[in-house]
Amino acid sequence: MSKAQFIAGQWLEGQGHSMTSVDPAKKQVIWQASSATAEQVEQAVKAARQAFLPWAEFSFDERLAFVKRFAELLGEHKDELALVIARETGKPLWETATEVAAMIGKVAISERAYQERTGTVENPMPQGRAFIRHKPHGVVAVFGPYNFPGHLPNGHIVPALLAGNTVIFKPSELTPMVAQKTLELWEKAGLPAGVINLVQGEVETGKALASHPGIDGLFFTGSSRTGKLLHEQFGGHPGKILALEMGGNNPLLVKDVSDIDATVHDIVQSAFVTSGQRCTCSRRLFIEQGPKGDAILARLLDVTRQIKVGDYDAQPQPFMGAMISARAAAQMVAAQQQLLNLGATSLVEMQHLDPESGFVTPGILDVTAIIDQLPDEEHFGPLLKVIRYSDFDQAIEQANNTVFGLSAGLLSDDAELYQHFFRRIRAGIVNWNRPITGASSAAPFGGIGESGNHRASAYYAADYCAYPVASVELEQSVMPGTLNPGLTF
Ligand SMILES: NC(=O)c1ccc[n+]([C@@H]2O[C@H](COP(=O)([O-])OP(=O)(O)OC[C@H]3O[C@@H](n4cnc5c(N)ncnc54)[C@H](O)[C@@H]3O)[C@@H](O)[C@H]2O)c1
Ligand SMILES: O=CCC[C@H](NC(=O)CCC(=O)O)C(=O)O
Repeated sequence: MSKAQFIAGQWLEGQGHSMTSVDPAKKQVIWQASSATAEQVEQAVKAARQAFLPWAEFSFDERLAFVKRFAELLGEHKDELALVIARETGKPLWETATEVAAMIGKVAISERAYQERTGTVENPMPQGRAFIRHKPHGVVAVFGPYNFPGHLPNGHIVPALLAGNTVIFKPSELTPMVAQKTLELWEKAGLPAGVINLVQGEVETGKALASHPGIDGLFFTGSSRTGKLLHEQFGGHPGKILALEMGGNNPLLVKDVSDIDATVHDIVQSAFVTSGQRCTCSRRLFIEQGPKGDAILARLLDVTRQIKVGDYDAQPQPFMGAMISARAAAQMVAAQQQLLNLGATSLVEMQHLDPESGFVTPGILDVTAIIDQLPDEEHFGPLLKVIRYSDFDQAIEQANNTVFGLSAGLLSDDAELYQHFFRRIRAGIVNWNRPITGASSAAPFGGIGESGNHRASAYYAADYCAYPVASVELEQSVMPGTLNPGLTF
């Protein structure tokens, strides 16, 4: 049993029920501990509250020094952490190494974003000086998803700490070991007790934290279903900041391309990287009817059938590892069956390679015939739905026919067509001749509709980690040269 809760600088055993984490590739239990109870969440909120003022009163440079030390430690432990992420998620090591690199890169980017977006600005005035400054909210909760258990929570935690907030981190119950390893590095970096706290558990732990009156904000990355619940819960609390980064039903359109292999590469990278478990993954692919479209589709099917799926530590490395769990894999196969029952045509069948593991092969369905009945759902796995179109504007309309709006892309050699597409498509990330996954941490990251709540993350995370304070200041009061009418001194 692991002491998996980190509260007020101490590692504690959870007082709740037992939790396990299973390696979805090797089918072994790799971590066991007990969850945090509502009382332990309460202790974490108290610890974060106590730590808040001293932490906020450190200078920015003092806080930055702790965060830079954390980045150094990530560098020193990068292989170890990449392996922990791989074991817990099933993602291949080549990919988890990039996740750790993104965690390290986040520190310098967040430092720049803090200065640029929420630093101090001074404006001259006839009498005195006007300042725009930013202050931390206080105690913030960070909720993380399982697909990037290191990088995505880190994208909230680093800017939150730099801005002077204290943090209570509730990771996904599917990736507790990654959270524990990450917190061990924060502890090693010497953060004062209570500045960062970890509460591990399932939905009850999440609910206890999200509904706790002592938090000033919640930064969430996860499914739209959970995000909407949190949004309802935060209704009536206008003073609490809620940042929601949620799912998508992301379209990718193809028209007039000359390099078929390059196009197919961008499609595969958009649809199947991380076994389709990225919020930005393309779920719907629009290909023109006719011989040009046929040639692209044929090559896509050919390449997809050859995609290597395998163990995270296999040599040579596979493109796709296991999905997060056998359950998630079975759900994807069930989703494929549901679409087939509606009348979709299977082009490449997704197969669950072993019902006890998370391994599935990538699948492609032609859903053109059922476009009007297509469920507007995020199928969070390697299942791509192809729609053949004859009119480009109609294809854009169909692409926009979703409650989500995270990422979208056009693969085309026609620059004017891209301008046309850009003006009409509705999404927070719009790419041209690049995969729609792999968003940069140096850009804002977020979606519209049910993909987010207009509090973009990554480079703009600084914005939701602090609130602006406008001040007009003068060393002492002075009498104005002219008085307003009706005043006598
Ligand atoms: N837009 C983005 O930046 C982004 C990035 C990664 C993943 N995602 C999305 O995340 C999803 C996959 O991640 P997931 O399955 O871990 O998400 P999830 O919504 O199931 O869980 C996210 C977090 O919320 C907690 N939680 C779940 N139910 C809760 C409740 N009722 N109250 C309080 N907390 C609760 C979980 O324990 C976890 O920590 C996909 O939909 C994906 O698109 C979005
Ligand atoms: O699964 C969702 C995130 C996918 C990932 N996005 C980012 O890494 C955004 C950048 C950041 O948060 O720093 C992607 O687009 O692949």
